[in-house]
Amino acid sequence: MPFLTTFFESLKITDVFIVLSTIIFFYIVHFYYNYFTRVNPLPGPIPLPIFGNALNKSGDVGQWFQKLHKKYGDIFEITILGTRRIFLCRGEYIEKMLDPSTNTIYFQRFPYIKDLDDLKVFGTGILANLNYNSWRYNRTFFSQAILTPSFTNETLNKGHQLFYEMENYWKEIGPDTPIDYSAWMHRFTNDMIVVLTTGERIYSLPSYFNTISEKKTDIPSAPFEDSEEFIKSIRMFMLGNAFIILTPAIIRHYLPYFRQRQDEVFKNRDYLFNKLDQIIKTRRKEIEETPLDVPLSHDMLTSFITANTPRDINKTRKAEKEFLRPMTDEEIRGNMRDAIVAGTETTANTLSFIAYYLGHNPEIKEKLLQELYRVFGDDMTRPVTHEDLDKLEYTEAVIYEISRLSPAVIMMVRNSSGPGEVAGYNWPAGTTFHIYLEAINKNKAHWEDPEKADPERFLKKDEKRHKNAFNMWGGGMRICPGRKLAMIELKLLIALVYRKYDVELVDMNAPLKTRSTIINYCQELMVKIKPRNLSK
Ligand code: HEM
Repeated sequence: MPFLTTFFESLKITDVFIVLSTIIFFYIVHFYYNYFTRVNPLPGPIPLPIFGNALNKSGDVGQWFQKLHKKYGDIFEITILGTRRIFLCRGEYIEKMLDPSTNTIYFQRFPYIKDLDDLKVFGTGILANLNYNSWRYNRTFFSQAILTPSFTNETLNKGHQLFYEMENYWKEIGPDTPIDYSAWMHRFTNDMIVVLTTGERIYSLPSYFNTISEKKTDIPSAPFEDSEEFIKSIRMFMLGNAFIILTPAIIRHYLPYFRQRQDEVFKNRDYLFNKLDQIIKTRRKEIEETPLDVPLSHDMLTSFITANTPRDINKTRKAEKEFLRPMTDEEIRGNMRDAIVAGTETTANTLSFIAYYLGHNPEIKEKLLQELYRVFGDDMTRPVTHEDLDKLEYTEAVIYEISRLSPAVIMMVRNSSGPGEVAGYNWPAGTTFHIYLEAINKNKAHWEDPEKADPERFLKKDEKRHKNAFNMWGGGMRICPGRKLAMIELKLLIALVYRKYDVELVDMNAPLKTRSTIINYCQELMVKIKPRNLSK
């Protein structure tokens, strides 16, 4: 193309500058024309082209959202990654999104993002699966695996075993040495969810003990490095997803620092997937080699591998034809990944927040201890049964109340697949809504004295409040499938710890140290764990 070559050669640097400036000028005019003529304009900070409101954020995302809610009210908007996001902060606004009907237009969590598809987040597993049929298939087997009595019994068994192990480490450290309760809760829930999901033990508890104590456990060191890598990769997978959702593609692809971070996210995906694939392969072989008259274990992985095969460990069978096929390794990997990702931080942070609030609310702690005494008497060591857990009504109310004040999941996202009315406005298909749980949970329209910790709210039978004033587990088709498991884990650990120990906060004046994305992470909670004399 000699003509084009001559044309470009004849261009001066000032010409290039003028052309670029004109393009940028028109882009900005176009951007703000769209912004100021958008449907249903809502209050919110004015976005910048490309960055949207990302640069408005100062400090922690969760604190930024709280400030926005305070400033703009119960419905406001921001723009991130070119996507307009509508924040809903009242129970009335979210009713349609939590409707369990299969005709809902609020099935999807996120709009399609190519890089998340490449990360195999969409189309596999449950959490971010955009494909309804694939999600339904996976969710059916996920729920089947997690809800059987043998699985819930296994949850109690493993919970006890891991608690006794953790308790021994605490004894080694001693009652007068401060420990980071939040780090221990993360290790506990990590070991717990991995063993329940895969049937394999990772050693994050002993590995953590070895890093903070001069004494060492006598388990050989090899699995520790492996465990640490595995834990890091799960966390990185979650943070990597958030990075991709929140950073514009043009920046991720072309700015070297961001490009490198994106490459690391993909490298981590390969590590995590290889690791899970190896675990699946090994278990398939073990199952093949197990004689027919020897029972198989009741972890999720065995349930997934045997589903719809002659060795199916689940008695229930779905009648629908499309469910009557075994799961592929890729499907199993997606489900295991989601169980581990969704089941670790949520439970660990809830346990940490409970310890913080109990430390600051002695009258609530006293009532909780009285309930434990009613159920266990002076016996601080007997195993906790399902019947005991059913009796722990006040403990359950404490879990709800503290999750209301400090939820582990601060918001849920829905992307509409059709036009619909929300909060009195008609919205086009493809609108992204953020159900801002943290704001709803403390909205004065729903709660009297919302900042006050008062578990009795969840015990009063005649308490009249909006049905969506509190949603610990979300709702509708996407409601948390791990809620029963989580509740067993939470109540069990509270009972095991508090019936025997005092969890003393080291610094009563220290604020709760958190950092938020969609999840609210407890970053540190320094406590001393002291044996308690239980005589009431
Ligand atoms: C305290 C602990 C937990 C809390 C507070 C929690 C909360 C939630 C919330 C709010 C959602 C979103 C629901 C929605 O969008 O409507 C969710 C989804 C989910 N949770 Fe949990 N969860 C917890 C523990 C667990 C555990 C232990 C597991 C698994 C073993 C789990 C697995 C999942 C999965 C797979 C989803 C996605 C469901 C779907 O998209 O269909 N969660 N959880």
